[in-house]
Amino acid sequence: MSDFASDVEKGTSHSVSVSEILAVRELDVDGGTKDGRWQKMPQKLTEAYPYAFTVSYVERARQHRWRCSDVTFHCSEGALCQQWIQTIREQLTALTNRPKHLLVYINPYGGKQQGKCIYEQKVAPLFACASISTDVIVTENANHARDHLKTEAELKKYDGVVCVGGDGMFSEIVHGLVSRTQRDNGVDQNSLEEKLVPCTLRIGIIPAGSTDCICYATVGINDPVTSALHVIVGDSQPMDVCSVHHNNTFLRYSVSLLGYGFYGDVLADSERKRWMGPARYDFSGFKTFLTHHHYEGAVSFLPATDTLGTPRDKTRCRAGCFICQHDGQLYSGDSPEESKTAPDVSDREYEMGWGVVRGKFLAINAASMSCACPRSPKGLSPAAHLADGTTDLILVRKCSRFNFLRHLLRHTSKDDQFDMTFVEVHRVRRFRFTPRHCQNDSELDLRENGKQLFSQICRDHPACSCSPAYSSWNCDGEILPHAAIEVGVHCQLIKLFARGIEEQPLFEDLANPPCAL
Ligand SMILES: Nc1ncnc2c1ncn2[C@@H]1O[C@H](COP(=O)(O)OP(=O)(O)OP(=O)(O)O)[C@@H](O)[C@H]1O
Repeated sequence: MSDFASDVEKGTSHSVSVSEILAVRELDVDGGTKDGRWQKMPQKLTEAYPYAFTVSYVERARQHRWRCSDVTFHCSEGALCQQWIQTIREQLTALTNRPKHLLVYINPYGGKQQGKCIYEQKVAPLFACASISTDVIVTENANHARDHLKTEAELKKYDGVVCVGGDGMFSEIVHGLVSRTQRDNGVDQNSLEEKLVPCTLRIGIIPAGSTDCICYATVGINDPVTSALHVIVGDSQPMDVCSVHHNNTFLRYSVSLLGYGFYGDVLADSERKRWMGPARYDFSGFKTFLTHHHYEGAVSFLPATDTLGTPRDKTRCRAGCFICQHDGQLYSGDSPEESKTAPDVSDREYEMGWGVVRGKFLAINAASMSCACPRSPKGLSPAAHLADGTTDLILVRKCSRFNFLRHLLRHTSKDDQFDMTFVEVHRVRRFRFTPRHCQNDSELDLRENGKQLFSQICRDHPACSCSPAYSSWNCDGEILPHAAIEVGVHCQLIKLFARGIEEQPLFEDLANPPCAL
């Protein structure tokens, strides 16, 4: 390197893996790059080293944030400079996991309605710098992206699909892509017995929504630049998807939370109060807590007896998670019938390997990932995995308001929220719920007759101790039209342009490390 000088201090060094280099650009002697960007260079330096090139690379900042940094190398010989540029370009071309052509959907109305602006100002320039070409569709209505993916999109042209929006937009992309993949492969989504075909295209999420839970769970932060850089370097994070069925009919896919009782009631109530804006979640949460309704029914579940982890583990699912890698490779082909050994839980009924719990519940939650977010840093199930083919089924039985409050508060403290007599948690591959008053398919009819009015009055009165017969299922923020459902987990059905949450280095202060090749 004696013929080179980098524009960083002498005597310090920093190495960058080729996999985290975004691009290399040649610099004109007068300081302009061939792509039109300008850089100021000291005159003395340009005289001694008239040739130069700039390398753009990923730099880690605080709290899982990634930034694009540039370092310029100056050279005394033109041929040598060209050789470096050529070699780096060859190395980048050899990285076959990087996307070259992407299909981008922008929801202009998600979150603070900044989707278009975020994409144009923060993401598009990075994609251009990394020579990624894009076809961009700004959605015109809800389900535009889902329906386009399901039918019209020429998927063969692309290396991935990117959505600019929130969790609802991501859900649209998942539904469109998974449904299209099953249709193209002749798989019937209605049958829980069918093994779904994994999607080949990876999905990128540029966060521009209100909550961005999926970004928090897969990247560790909701930052558009960080997410764009994960797309550019071609990261790949497999993710499980649950399919939700009612009476052998497919209803929806879920990747994060399925919640009946408390979380279903909060969502149903908050939907009626959209006019309140984001404050409606706090309002409805408080109101639902006060109403303290419980729901009777039976939960049957197929325990995941062949996985390494449990919901009470202290370890967390992080980048390169051993458990996700292990399960993905060894067990993804298992049919539920292959894991029929009952776990060591003595007070459960077991029928054909299925556990059955009957009773009155304040909440029935299935967390397919930790569901951690700034409001609940540990999440509903802190040790849940992104891609181990299971979901954590959390049953909160009827208890006093005080005890339920203790349980809810533990989501924000270090204490174990499952260590309470009225809470049980099971890692499962499949489960079903049958409400007590609905052994057949009549719960919707019940909702539509006079009882609906009665139950609505009860719902709206915190003082009423009479619980309505039914709650609603909150499926990743959408209300399901049925209470009786059956759910199966499909191991690693989709892949994201992400790598899971990286462990933070001990010395987090990585601000502006000097860089040299
Ligand atoms: N052009 C559009 N007009 C109206 N609604 C749209 C449009 N495009 C997408 N949607 C719908 O808007 C809903 C919400 O969008 P999105 O998830 O992007 O933002 P959000 O709800 O604010 O964020 P989060 O889901 O993270 O809370 C989605 O369910 C999606 O189906």
